[in-house]
Amino acid sequence: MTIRVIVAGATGWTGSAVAKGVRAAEDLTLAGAVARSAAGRDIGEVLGEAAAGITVVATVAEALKAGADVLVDYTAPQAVKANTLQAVSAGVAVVIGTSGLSVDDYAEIDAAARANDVGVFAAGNYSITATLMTKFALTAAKYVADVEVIDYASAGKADTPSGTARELAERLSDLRQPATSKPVSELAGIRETRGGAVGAVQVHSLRLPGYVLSCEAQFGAPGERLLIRHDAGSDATPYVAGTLLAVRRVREQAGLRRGLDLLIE
Ligand SMILES: NC(=O)C1=CN([C@@H]2O[C@H](COP(=O)(O)OP(=O)(O)OC[C@H]3O[C@@H](n4cnc5c(N)ncnc54)[C@H](OP(=O)(O)O)[C@@H]3O)[C@@H](O)[C@H]2O)C=CC1
Ligand SMILES: O=C(O)C1=N[C@H](C(=O)O)C[C@H](O)C1
Repeated sequence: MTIRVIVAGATGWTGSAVAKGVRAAEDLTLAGAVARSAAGRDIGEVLGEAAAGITVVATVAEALKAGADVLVDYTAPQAVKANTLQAVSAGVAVVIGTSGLSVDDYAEIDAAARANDVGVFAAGNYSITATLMTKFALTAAKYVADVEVIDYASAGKADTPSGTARELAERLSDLRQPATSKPVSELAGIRETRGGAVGAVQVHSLRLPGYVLSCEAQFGAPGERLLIRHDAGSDATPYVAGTLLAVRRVREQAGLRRGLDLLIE
């Protein structure tokens, strides 16, 4: 029996690559596709492939009516939480790709997922090399106290910091030894130039044409620095394998799990 998957954001940069990946996988079936502007069209035709017999719908609520095992969300920061809670309350597991959710949002999603005995998986970045950046940075944080995160993205990115940088900073913050830099509250001048605090880690977000998404953990120790950086290219292919791995594993456990490294140990 195949896993029935709804892709929300199926016409987007990432969601279209994921929808194609679902269609190509023998153990997965594309059971629904959500996007507002392509509503009413066959998703296969929208993707430039053979007809799928699946009509794109404008809302997750509508897509859920046909039944599914897993919802994958690559929509927008303002839509992802409601989509997730709708699927969870319908007993459908969720793989969250969309960025922009806060620690409080994730706590609410976790509580709903546990209450409904449903699995939810989220990763700030589903690419293997970005996940390695996080793993290497978490290792470095055991040895070096001072670290800050630099987040580079395109001028039009809807959220700040990126999901990649936010998850990295939260994870670093959990391990963090006290920094030696002066507390931001004690500084003279324009304090915002020191970035925003995600937990105990300062994050600095640049938004410039020319970037897709890059993320950097900069560690400093007396007399030396260590830079651990990931650069995303202009192709969404790197996110597909990790997303499909999460689709295959999300129903193993009720509640929320975060970070692709959990699945590639
Ligand atoms: N975790 C990870 O590894 C990655 C995360 N991302 C994140 O995924 C999200 C999507 O990125 P990207 O693919 O570039 O976005 P795009 O803008 O290319 O695609 C968004 C898709 O979602 C649809 N959509 C947007 N808003 C809604 C809504 N309210 N209801 C239903 N459908 C909606 C769009 O169609 P329409 O507008 O017609 O509705 C489109 O199909 C971002 O938050 C990004 O940061 C991206 C790549 C990797
Ligand atoms: O908005 C994007 O484009 C991306 N967003 C993700 C994020 O917020 O971290 C990651 C991906 O590399 C591209």
